[in-house]
Amino acid sequence: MIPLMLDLTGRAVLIFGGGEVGARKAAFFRHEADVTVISRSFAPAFDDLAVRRRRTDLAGMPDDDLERLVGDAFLVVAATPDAGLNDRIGRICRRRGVHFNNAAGEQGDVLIPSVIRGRRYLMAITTFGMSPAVPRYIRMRLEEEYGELDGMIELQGELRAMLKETEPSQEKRSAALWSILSDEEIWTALASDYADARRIAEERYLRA
Ligand SMILES: C[C@@]1(CC(=O)O)c2cc3[nH]c(cc4nc(cc5[nH]c(cc(n2)[C@H]1CCC(=O)O)[C@@](C)(CC(=O)O)[C@@H]5CCC(=O)O)C(CC(=O)O)=C4CCC(=O)O)c(CCC(=O)O)c3CC(=O)O
Ligand SMILES: NC(=O)C1=CN([C@@H]2O[C@H](COP(=O)(O)OP(=O)(O)OC[C@H]3O[C@@H](n4cnc5c(N)ncnc54)[C@H](O)[C@@H]3O)[C@@H](O)[C@H]2O)C=CC1
Repeated sequence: MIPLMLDLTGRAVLIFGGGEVGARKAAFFRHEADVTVISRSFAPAFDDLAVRRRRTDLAGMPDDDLERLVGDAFLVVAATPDAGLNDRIGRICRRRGVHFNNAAGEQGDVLIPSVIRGRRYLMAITTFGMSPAVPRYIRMRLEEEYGELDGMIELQGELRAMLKETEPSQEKRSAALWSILSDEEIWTALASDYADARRIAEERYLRA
C-alpha cells in the first residue's frame, strides 16, 4: 500500500452500516466529504453528526440494487457486522472502480489509519489491519510527546527562511535547524512562550 493525503472536498463517501463503527467512519470523513450513511438503524452517535442518512434494509438485496446505491461514489465504506454483505459490496466497488474500505471482511483497497493532526502537520499510522490498537497507542504516545509540534514547525519555517537569506552554506543551515530540533530547552519554551523559544534559538544557533 502507498500512503497518500487526499483532498476529499465535495467527493461522495457512502457508508453502509449505521452502528458505532459507521458513526466513527462518518465523523472521520464528514469534515471534507459529502457523506451518506445507508443502514436499517442508526446508533445514538449519529444524533450529533451532520450527515445524510438513508434508512434501508440491505439483507437479501440483489447486486443490481446494491450497485445502484453505490452509484458513482468516490469511496464506499462497508461497516455492517455482516461480512458476507460487506464483501459483496466490496466486489461491486472493485468492478466499478470505486475505492472501498471494509470494517469487517475482506480488506478493500483503502485502510483508515490512526490520524494525528495539527495545524501544520498530518500523520497517519497503520498496521495493515493486524492490530488496530497499536496505531491508536502510537497516536496517543506521539500526542503526549509532541504537544508543541505545531510551534516547532512554525519556528523551523521562520528560521529556515531567515537562514536562507543570511547563511550561504546549505550544510550550516541544515546543522542549525537540526540543533534547534534537538534542543530540549527550546521545546520546553515553546509550551509557554513562542517568542522566548525563538529568542533562544536565534541566540544559540543563528549568531555564528
Ligand atoms: C482493518 C481496519 C479496517 C478499516 O480500515 O477501518 C480495522 C479493522 C478492525 N478493527 C477492529 C477493532 C478495533 N479497532 C480499533 C481502533 C481503530 N481501528 C482503526 C482502523 C482499522 N480497523 C483498519 C486498519 C487498522 C490498522 O491500521 O491496522 C483505526 C486506526 C481508525 C478508525 O477506524 O477510526 C482506529 C484507531 C483510531 C485511533 O484511536 O487513533 C480498536 C482499538 C480501540 O478502539 O481501542 C479495536 C479493538 C481492539 C482490537 O481489536 O485490536 C476490528 C474488530 C475486531 C473484533 O471484532 O474483535 C476490526 C475488523 C477486523 O479485524 O476484522
Ligand atoms: N474497522 C473498525 O475499526 C472496526 C470494525 N469492527 C467491526 O465492524 C462491524 C460493525 O461494528 P459496529 O458498528 O460496532 O456494529 P453495530 O452492530 O453497532 O452496527 C451495525 C450497523 O449495521 C446495520 N446493519 C446491519 N445489517 C444490516 C442490513 N442488512 N441492512 C442495513 N443495515 C444493516 C445495523 O442497523 C447497525 O446500524 C462489526 O463486524 C465489528 O466487528 C469493530 C470495531 C472496529
